[in-house]
Parts: sequence; C-alpha cells; structure tokens
Amino acid sequence: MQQYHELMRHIRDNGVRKDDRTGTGTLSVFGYQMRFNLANGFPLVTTKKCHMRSIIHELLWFLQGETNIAYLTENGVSIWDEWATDEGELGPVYGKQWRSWPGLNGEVIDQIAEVVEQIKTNPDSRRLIVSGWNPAVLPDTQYSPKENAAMGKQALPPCHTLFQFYVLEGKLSCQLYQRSGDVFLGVPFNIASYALLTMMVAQVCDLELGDFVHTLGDAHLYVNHLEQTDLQLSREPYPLPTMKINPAVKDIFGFKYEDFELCNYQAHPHIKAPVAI
Ligand SMILES: Nc1nc(=O)c2c([nH]1)NC[C@@H]1CN(c3ccc(C(=O)N[C@@H](CCC(=O)O)C(=O)O)cc3)CN21
Ligand SMILES: O=c1ccn([C@H]2C[C@H](O)[C@@H](COP(=O)(O)O)O2)c(=O)[nH]1
Repeated sequence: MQQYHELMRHIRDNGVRKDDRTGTGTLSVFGYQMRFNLANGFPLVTTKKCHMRSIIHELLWFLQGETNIAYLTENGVSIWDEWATDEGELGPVYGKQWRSWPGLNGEVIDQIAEVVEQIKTNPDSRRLIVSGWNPAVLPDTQYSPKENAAMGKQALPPCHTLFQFYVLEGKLSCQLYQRSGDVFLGVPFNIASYALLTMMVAQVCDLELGDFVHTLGDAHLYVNHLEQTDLQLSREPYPLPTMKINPAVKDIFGFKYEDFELCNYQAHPHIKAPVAI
C-alpha cells in the first residue's frame, strides 16, 4: 500500500490548514490520484489493522439498496450510527441512488443492474457510469445530518460521488471520483470497498482484473489524526493480502458475507482515531 502512504505523506508535507463543516480543522490538498493493479493483491492498508468485516457488510448494504442502518446494526457494524435518525434512517443515500434513482414519470432506475448489463453487452462503452450525486436530495446545510435524514434528504452528500468502469483486453478497471476524503479513517475503507466491488463486477461479467483508479477532490487529514498518521507513517507496509470470492456467484446482487475470504492479511495493530461528525 505504498500508494496510500505516499498520499498521507503528501498531505503531511504539503497540506494547508483548512476549516471544515465539522469544526475540527484539516490539512488539505485538492486533487490527487492513486492507481491499484488488482492483479497484484487486495489493496487493504497493512500499516494499521482494518476491519474488512465492516467494509464487506457496508458494500453489501449499498448493493441491497438499503438506506436504513438496521442491516449494519444486526451485523455489528456501527460506522454510520452517528448520522442516522433514531429510526436508523440516513435519507436517500448511496443505496437508494444506486438501485432506485427516481426518474421521470415515476420510473425507477437501477444504475447497478444497468451498468452490469452494459459491461456484458457493450464493453467498449464510454458511458459505464454510476452516480450517487443527485442534487434534488442533497441536504439543506442549515440542518444537521439527522434532521436532513428525518426530512427525507440525504444525511450527508455522497463522498464517493461517481464511478466509471472501463473494459480493455478482457480486463475490468474502475475509477472513482471521491469529492471529499478523510484520509486516515474513510479512505482505507473506500479503497477496499471499490476494489471489492470491481472484483465482484468482474466475476459476474467474466472479466479479468484491471486497475482501481482512485481520484480524490478535497483530500484531508483531520488535525486530530496527525499523531496517528505519524505513527502509521513510521511503520513498514507488509505484502498485500488476497481476497477469495466464491466463484459460483454470477449475480451482482447474489453475494453474501460468507462468499468472501480475506487471505494472508498481515497488519500492524489497529490505530484508534475520533471520527469528525
Ligand atoms: N469524518 C468522516 N469520515 C468518514 O470516513 C466518514 C464520515 N465522516 N461520514 C460517513 C462515513 C462513515 N464512514 C466511516 C465512519 C467511521 C469509521 C471508523 O470509525 N473507523 C474505525 C473503526 C472501524 C470499525 O468500527 O469497523 C477505524 O479505525 O477504521 C470509518 C468510516 C466513512 N464516512
Ligand atoms: O465514504 C466516505 C464518506 C465520508 N468520508 C469523509 C470525508 C469528509 O471528511 C466527511 C464528509 O464531510 P463533508 O463535509 O460532507 O465532505 O466524511 C470519507 O472519507 N469517505
């Protein structure tokens, strides 16, 4: 995970102090790109232990089209708790936009089903895009995330805003545009999540693995994550683990938690950090 270390190092060295919505303060840069060849191993950060369990459940939850944290809670995943209403609602976040984007005349658009179908039938397409960014449901910034969710708006505007697939010589690549990246806490999750999604789509489309390209807009380290960042930067990365996926699954909506097995994950101890709300 040299690429991730270089990003942390880049922000530590070049980031400029910038205020933010949460009132925490950040070191920030604008515009950064990483590339992970998925054939070289599974890009999970090794210089702190990451909870792959949370990442897998969160991705399955997106793919089910869910926007209530009930499924996550049942599976012991608490990463979205701070933004949800007492009823567990987050408003029309990722799951809703991915699986049932409201179209014209009551039409419902399943962007995931459509993009998988396009990859299978029209792999040269330059339009293999899924967008979570729907200006009609963005939160009203004078209200809190929970208040917005209670009003039927998104609790938070999507951070992983838009992704595009690309097929070349039988290999599937994916590029994510992430408008805002919490580099210590969120970005390791985002890298692993999109790497896994790309592997799942490749499997159901009978394609080999290409690259995951991760493009960040506002890439920031919260100022209360700097000690943790320095500790992490002092550690030597281990070789990447691999991810085994049950090869029998051929439907993008047919994956279960038990279909994934992370192998040879050698990591330094977990590093705790407070999440900015
Ligand atoms: N400030 C902020 N950073 C984020 O990364 C983030 C948000 N807000 N809001 C929405 C989601 C929720 N995500 C989160 C939230 C918390 C953790 C977190 O606390 N991670 C810990 C514990 C992981 C676990 O419980 O499995 C970590 O050490 O990685 C990670 C991603 C990503 N997003
Ligand atoms: O998947 C995610 C979701 C969220 N984040 C981070 C990025 C920011 O630090 C906050 C969101 O705050 P905004 O003011 O809406 O940008 O959450 C992430 O890194 N990855």
